Amino acid sequence: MSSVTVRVPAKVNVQLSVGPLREDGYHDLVNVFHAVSIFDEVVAKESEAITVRVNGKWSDQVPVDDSNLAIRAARALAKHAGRTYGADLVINKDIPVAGGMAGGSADAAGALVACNELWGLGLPLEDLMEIAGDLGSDVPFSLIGGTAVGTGRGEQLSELPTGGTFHWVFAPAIGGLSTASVYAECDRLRQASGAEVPWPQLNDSLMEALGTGDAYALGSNLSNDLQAAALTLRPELGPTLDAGRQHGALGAIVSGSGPTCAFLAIDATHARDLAESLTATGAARTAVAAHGPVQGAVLI
Ligand SMILES: C[C@](O)(CO)[C@H](O)COP(=O)(O)OP(=O)(O)OC[C@H]1O[C@@H](n2ccc(N)nc2=O)[C@H](O)[C@@H]1O
Ligand SMILES: Nc1ncnc2c1ncn2[C@@H]1O[C@H](COP(=O)(O)OP(=O)(O)OP(=O)(O)O)[C@@H](O)[C@H]1O
Repeated sequence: MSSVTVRVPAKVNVQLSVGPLREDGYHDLVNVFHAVSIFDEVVAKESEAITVRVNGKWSDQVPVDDSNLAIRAARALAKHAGRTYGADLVINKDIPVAGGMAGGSADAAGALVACNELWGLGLPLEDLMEIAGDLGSDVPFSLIGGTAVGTGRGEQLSELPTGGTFHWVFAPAIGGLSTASVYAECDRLRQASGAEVPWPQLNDSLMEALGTGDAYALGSNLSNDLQAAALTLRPELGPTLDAGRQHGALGAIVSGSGPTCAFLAIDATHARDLAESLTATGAARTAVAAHGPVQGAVLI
């Protein structure tokens, strides 16, 4: 095979409950991931060495050196296979960078699936999931997509059946937020408040809303323990969330570590109208309608 293309979705977290800080610097989570129809594409071609290029609207913000998550993924796969392999990777980027939508994780997952195929390794998903977990807490979910509960760092996944399609609007912000800084700010706020941090629990009403496809119930049960930290670091997100609610969003939330804001709409038409209102009123610079759940990294 001389060229392989993989499409990988972005995610939003419909519940992100963050437990106490662990000794290894991570937090135990109850993390309900939901894959949405904003995609990066990873194209892998035969080559001597592992290299990466990035196209698309966010390309200038993505490193093309060894820190690129797609390169790290391809290297980890080659190491797992015990051989030296090359791949010329091209990322066509549509997922906001450092936006809380797991863009880098999507590219890592895309590179794993693409190189597994390009190099004819035939590794099962189980092996790819293990390599993915070592690359980052969100990478295993990017492989499977759909809707899933992540525990541990977020890498231990159980898939969740959903009762329908949900319609969303995403408003990326100018500039990103570092995931580690948002978790650190969350710890700082908690320490300052002095309150005990409870062990994270799955929200049963949220599970029911997902299972029945009830967008109204999902909207009123969205939660993100990182939101207060993201809003402290980026106070201008508060008015954007408020504007979405005023325009009829069923729920408005910071996506993961932010700063992208996510709005749940009633249906596809409402999502289009909401996106238009948010940009027309200047509440958001750009806003994109999308739906979920969608499948994870897939060969096309
Ligand atoms: C915010 C989320 O996107 C929600 O899905 C994820 O929890 C972050 O996942 P990710 O970007 O894949 O993060 P990683 O690359 O694994 O970790 C980056 C940094 O985030 C913090 N981190 C991440 C995951 C976790 N469960 N606890 C943490 O405290 C740690 O400081 C870590 O050094
Ligand atoms: N392929 C990649 N795409 C995007 N960013 C990458 C990539 N590889 C490395 N990075 C680096 O990772 C940082 C985080 O980018 P990413 O888009 O994954 O953030 P995020 O969506 O907030 O992540 P998450 O939601 O998983 O916490 C970027 O600032 C960038 O320097």
